[in-house]
Amino acid sequence: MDLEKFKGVFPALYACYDDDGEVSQERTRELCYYLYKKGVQGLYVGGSSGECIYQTLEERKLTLKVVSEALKGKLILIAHVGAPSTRDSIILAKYAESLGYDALSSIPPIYFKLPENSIYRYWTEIMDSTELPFFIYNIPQTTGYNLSIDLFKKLITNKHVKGVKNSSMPVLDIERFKAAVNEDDIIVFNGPDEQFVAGRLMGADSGIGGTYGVMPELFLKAEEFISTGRLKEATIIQAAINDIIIALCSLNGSMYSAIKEVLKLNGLNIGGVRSPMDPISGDDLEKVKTIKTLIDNTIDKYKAM
Ligand SMILES: CC(=O)N[C@@H]([C@@H](O)[C@H](O)[C@H](O)CO)[C@@H](O)CC(=O)C(=O)O
Repeated sequence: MDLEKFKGVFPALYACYDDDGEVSQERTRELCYYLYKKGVQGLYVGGSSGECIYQTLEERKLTLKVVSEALKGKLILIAHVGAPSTRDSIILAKYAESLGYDALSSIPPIYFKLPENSIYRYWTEIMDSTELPFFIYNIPQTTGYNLSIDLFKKLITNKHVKGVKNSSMPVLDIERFKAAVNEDDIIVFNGPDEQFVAGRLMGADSGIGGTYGVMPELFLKAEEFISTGRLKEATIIQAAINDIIIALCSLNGSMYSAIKEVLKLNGLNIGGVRSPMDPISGDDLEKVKTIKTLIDNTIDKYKAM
């Protein structure tokens, strides 16, 4: 299978709501076109940034449908289908396949701390339910399970597994997943945006990230610096990106509330976040303006480089 199409910058799509907090088809489409015009390679739909954990099956299906109608054939689309039960994950996987998604991905089982044999069976049953390639989503800080090399080696023998979306913090994990197989046979996506450059240098082929959507220009530029060997510039732009991420995470509310407020200031209203995540309020709304200015100035600074 040609894995080239999975290389590049893949924003994790944000959940888009109307003013009543319901999933908005119109706003989802607007966000899709906004990111498409920025020149990203693809989208990761319905993951953490898609607030999958706060949405019903029907809402998640609706988002999958709207995104594929807007961008199928234009961008590479990866559907995150992980859900609390294997049954629901398979429903989403089959639905994504019917919509023409390019690949699937899933977190491990959540809530109960299950043994690796159950985690193996969960992922295997999802990936065997369709003909699509599958990327394991390793995000121990939210799921409590860190993909072991042993389980990875077992999973990779399944023809559907084409790599890992790795959001664990040690970049060493990226190198270890690559070293466990023939490195050209899999794609590893870097997950922590604060380490995009480090992840790429340790062997990640691509990136999927929750902050790409609010500053795609900067991640595309970082990718350009890496792929053209301009490593000094790559580390400098990573530091500038990190200043922005730290600012986005410093407000009372969630990082996603802050991102959505910045996008609003950019003229793109995709609504708020779902409770229990808090909206941005009070003095923090002023701080969002400062963050927007920081993002704009950083984009301007690196545009011409
Ligand atoms: C723990 C976490 O949420 N990690 C994010 C990062 O992109 C993260 O938002 C970023 O590094 C800022 O901390 C992604 O890996 C999540 C992601 O891609 C998704 O939305 O599925």
